Amino acid sequence: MILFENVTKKYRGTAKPALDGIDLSVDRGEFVFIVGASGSGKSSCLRLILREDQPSAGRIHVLGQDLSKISSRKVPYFRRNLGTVFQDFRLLTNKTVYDNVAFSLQVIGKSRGFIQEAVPDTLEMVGLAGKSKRFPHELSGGEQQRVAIARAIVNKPAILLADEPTGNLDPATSLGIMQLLRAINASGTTVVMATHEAAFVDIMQQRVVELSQGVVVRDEVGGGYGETASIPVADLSAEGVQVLRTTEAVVRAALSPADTAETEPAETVEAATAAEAHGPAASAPAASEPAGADEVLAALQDRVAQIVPPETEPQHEASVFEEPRPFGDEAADIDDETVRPGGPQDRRIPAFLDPDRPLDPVRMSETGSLAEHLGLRRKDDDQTDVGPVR
Ligand SMILES: Nc1ncnc2c1ncn2[C@@H]1O[C@H](COP(=O)(O)OP(=O)(O)OP(=O)(O)O)[C@@H](O)[C@H]1O
Repeated sequence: MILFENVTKKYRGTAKPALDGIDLSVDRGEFVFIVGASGSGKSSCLRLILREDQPSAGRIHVLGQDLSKISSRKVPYFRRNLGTVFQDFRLLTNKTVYDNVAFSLQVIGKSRGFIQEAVPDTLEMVGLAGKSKRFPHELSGGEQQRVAIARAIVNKPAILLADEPTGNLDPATSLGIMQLLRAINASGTTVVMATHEAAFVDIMQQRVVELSQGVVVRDEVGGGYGETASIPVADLSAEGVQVLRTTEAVVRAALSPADTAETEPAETVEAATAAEAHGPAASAPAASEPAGADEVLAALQDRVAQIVPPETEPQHEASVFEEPRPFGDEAADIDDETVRPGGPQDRRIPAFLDPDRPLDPVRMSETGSLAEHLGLRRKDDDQTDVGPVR
């Protein structure tokens, strides 16, 4: 689905390449974390997948397409198969929640009927059903990121690229976003996420690709955040440890790997948080906790101490709102040839957009039944997803 062959990216005026001979292959349906210290090349990697940039050497194939062979004119069509989420949300500040999500469908020529069904159902899926008329500045940071995610998935992309999606959010809000990304992945979407969030990487036990100075130094299934990528360890106060214990219980309940979830059904964040209301003992890790808990605890300690001073309130509001990057010249492509019989606009409304289907995507992702229920498992070949790209 994504293939890097000996890819090097050297920016003009720089001495060292940002990416130096990268080989990487991501299969359909994978959830891949890209980790590494600042400047290791994570964002460069995502930009190349998105064809925002071109490699200096090597080849990149995405969805069966050699990206070097896609003309600039066709890049916007190619990108319709990719959803993108960024640290800074990039919402349209002068549009409502509904219009932000609808806009991404309007620019690719979706019918009004499709938009009227797809947008509310997608907003419901991301937990924003009641906030469609709000403007971005009337939402918390986590809610804004949910809008950005809704916008990214409303057209059912094959791949979701997320560049530090929780970077501006407090840990509890970040957890909700991670649950959502996990549910989206369970529905069949390949997720590639660049992150510094050591705790989530450790607990989710997905594939981890670690970059160091533009080189892949680790590619591990079920890996943790790792040493090279780690942030410095900070001293923890007693209060900080308490915050940590609370957070660990919530994070573990919400993001523990699927095999754990089968024997021990995962709680939603709300349920876990409610349990904590009964006191620290209720939320403390169980005696039968799996091996490796100490490491997870240590990772959380580092993270929490870094980003949650115990005496401060969690920050929900982002301070900077940016206009999103233009979607190439998509606005000019409303009448493009993708609007054709049998094309994307003729697809039935996906099952997950059926308003009569109440579901809890997070819980269902834990049991593995989500994709089935949503009817979203992709059976078609990668290459058939690409539409008109030639
Ligand atoms: N447009 C650019 N022009 C010149 N150099 C760049 C450009 N973009 C990135 N770089 C350099 O390429 C290297 C990799 O940057 P990149 O943004 O990919 O790293 P990153 O791992 O995403 O970092 P961070 O975690 O801080 O976001 C860095 O040395 C950076 O300074």
